[in-house]
Amino acid sequence: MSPSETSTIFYGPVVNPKSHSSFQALPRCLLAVGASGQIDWMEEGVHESAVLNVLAQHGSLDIPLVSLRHGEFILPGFVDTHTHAPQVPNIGSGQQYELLDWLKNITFPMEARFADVDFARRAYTLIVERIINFGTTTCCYYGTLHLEATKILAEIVNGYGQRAFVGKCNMDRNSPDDYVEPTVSDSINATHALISHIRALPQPRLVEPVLTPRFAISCSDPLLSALGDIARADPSLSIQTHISENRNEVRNTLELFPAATSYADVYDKHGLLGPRTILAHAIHLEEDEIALVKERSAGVSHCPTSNFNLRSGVCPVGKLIDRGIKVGLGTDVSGGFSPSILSAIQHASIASKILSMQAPTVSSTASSTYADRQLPLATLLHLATLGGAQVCGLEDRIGSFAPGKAFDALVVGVHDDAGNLGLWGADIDKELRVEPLENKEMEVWLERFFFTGDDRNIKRVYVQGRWIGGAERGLSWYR
Ligand SMILES: Nc1nc2[nH]cnc2c(=O)[nH]1
Ligand SMILES: [Zn+2]
Repeated sequence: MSPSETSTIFYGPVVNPKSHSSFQALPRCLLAVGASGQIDWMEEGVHESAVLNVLAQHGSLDIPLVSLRHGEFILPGFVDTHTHAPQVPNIGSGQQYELLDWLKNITFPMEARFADVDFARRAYTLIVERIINFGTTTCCYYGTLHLEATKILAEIVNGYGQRAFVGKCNMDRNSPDDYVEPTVSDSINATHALISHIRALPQPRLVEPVLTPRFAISCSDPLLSALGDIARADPSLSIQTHISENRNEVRNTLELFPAATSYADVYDKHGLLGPRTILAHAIHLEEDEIALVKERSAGVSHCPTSNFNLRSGVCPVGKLIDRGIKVGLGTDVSGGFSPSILSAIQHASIASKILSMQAPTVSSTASSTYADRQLPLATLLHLATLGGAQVCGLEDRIGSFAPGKAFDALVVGVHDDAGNLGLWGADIDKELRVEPLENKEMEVWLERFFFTGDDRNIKRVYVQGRWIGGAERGLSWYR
């Protein structure tokens, strides 16, 4: 199959998220993708002997058919609701620090290098390709504070065909002299320029701008107000920021904004807390803040790899889900040391196990559905896909499979020949395997993929029906 094909039918096992508590495992599914990249139709439970009949019924006998091998399945693409593209070159460095020292010693010096647009172009070309090959079909990217470098980031993302939000950091205080915006109007003018640039990128365009006040500490009161004005004037614009990640950060924030009743109130007072707001971390929120986030329909990006790595804390994500808050996963590179949502899934599971071990007694948590409990497989899947789509306001278009939704998907392979011998997948199961393939076997594969899989097992990555990456396609086609 060539990468440019736009109309294809897939036959094989499909995993389809439904809710925090359930997903469909469809072992014999026909899934048809139309020329525009939307799903035309799906038929479940189609035995091999009936495939041609079903294709004929749909008038689709002449459309290319991709039949998955045993040990392969289709999964919605991962949604990374929070990452920093310019921090990828720093992955693995500075793990001795907590947030504020890590920003000062590790992060700001690297981000400052993106003033050099040649460096930015070289770095972002490699970085975006890597992120796609890790299975991220939709990504919420922080750039740096630089307008030109962030334009380049958006152009590269658009060139690869990834779905994304790209934002330029707003930061006019409490930052190094060589990495700070000199005035509020500089920051706001550059923000407007980036929004216009992204909206004028060539079609097909799946990249959107996003307002990106870095965090309250790095933004003056007038800067937050001006960003709130932009958000009010254009309610379709998304907003991304950090909240309540580290206890010293929270203390510092409340000192800088004495009129605010809480960290969440800082953003709310400036018109930056709404249904399009993506709040990264949200570890130490007070009860009234959780209620406010819910009331405003803002979403949370749970970034467990980063939360462990920077010793920020363990986000009570089950409690947030119980309160009806939209939650997705974020890699938060390079606070998080991996650009793979698989790592975020693994650490989200471990975070929930830690909370469940610390919960005082079973009876005290009996009234909760997810708080203080280990997150089940269905919840982990939901967080990585449909939950992330909800956080981005894209749940009608992506995150699961249904006619009319976009085909943003991964073809996953759990055979040894993927090269990942740590994944005990289809081959070891051969002797144990019962025919025909059953839902239970798919659940086993999914769980093993989540906990031992890596980019070698992500064979193809599709966005809006276009095959844009994955191990089977090799590197560097865009470059
Ligand atoms: N994890 C993380 N937290 C932040 N808070 C403000 N900036 C950052 C950042 O780059 N990473
Ligand atoms: Zn972050």
